[in-house]
Amino acid sequence: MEVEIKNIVKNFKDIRVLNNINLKTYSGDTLLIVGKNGAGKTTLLRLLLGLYKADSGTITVNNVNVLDKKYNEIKKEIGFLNDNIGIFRDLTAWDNIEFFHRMYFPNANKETRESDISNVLKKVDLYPHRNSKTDFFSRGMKQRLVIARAIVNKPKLLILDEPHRGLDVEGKEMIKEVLGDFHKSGSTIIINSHDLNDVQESITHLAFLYNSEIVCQGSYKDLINKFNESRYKLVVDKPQVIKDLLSKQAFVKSVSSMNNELIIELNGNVEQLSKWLYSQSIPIHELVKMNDNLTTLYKKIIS
Ligand SMILES: Nc1ncnc2c1ncn2[C@@H]1O[C@H](COP(=O)(O)OP(=O)(O)OP(=O)(O)O)[C@@H](O)[C@H]1O
Repeated sequence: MEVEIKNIVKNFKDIRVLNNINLKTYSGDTLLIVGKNGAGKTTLLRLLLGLYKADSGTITVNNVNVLDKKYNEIKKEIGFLNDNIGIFRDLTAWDNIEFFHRMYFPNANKETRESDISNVLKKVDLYPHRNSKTDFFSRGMKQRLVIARAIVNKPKLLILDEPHRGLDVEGKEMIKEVLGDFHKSGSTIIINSHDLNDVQESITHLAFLYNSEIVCQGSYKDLINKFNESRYKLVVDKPQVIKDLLSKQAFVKSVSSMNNELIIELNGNVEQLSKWLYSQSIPIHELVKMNDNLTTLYKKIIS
């Protein structure tokens, strides 16, 4: 599905939470919205779901305005996770998911319905607890249930607000699988998550929210390439001595030491570094380029 956010402004009373937001995502994109606490990520997702009304600007999904009546039709193909909204506490896990399956697929036959519900509960690893009332579910189990609810309609647009919240290691792996499955099937995915390490393998695009605005957006690959400075790890004997010498070289921007390794940021290119090491007869045990990950990219952009 294609999502287009145009010039969105959202105020809560006198406070501007979102200012002139523009974003576009296409089928097959997995977009991570990232930013500090209070940056406006959840607000943006709620606007997308039509739960809030923007002060100005428009949001369309497949060219349908989210405030339009027609959006209710589109919503059938959207899966969303927004806090623990949508759990019936006095129903079992199975009955919770069945409720939503019946809502989305009223004409499904018994066999299809049961197989869909089983599959989704197995996916989130709640099948063994299918007959338990959700009232006594732990936080992580409730989170697994809302994930099951979000995917039970096999959505073409999946909107996940902090999907990793409360999940254990296996739960985070499960999220990775879910994101992989929906990405493969060509769905559009929009996520808000602070768990950058857990999500970085799954995303294709990024939007950084800061001070109510999107300060940077684009494909993950392009942004990594754009912001990746020339950083190298160097392992040598007497690292402290070499560090002092290196810090005086014009082709070196900065040198820091970590255990016995030197982390060097270059102004120039790596050939200058190797030539210098050779000219000083310094034996190199290791010299490798360090790649940015999502966390280092986040720090560069947001900090
Ligand atoms: N219904 C509301 N009424 C008034 N202010 C609100 C409302 N919802 C959100 N806000 C305010 O809008 C700002 C953005 O909140 P939002 O929940 O969108 O941030 P967030 O980026 O999702 O934060 P976090 O990472 O902490 O979850 C905050 O200052 C918050 O207090």
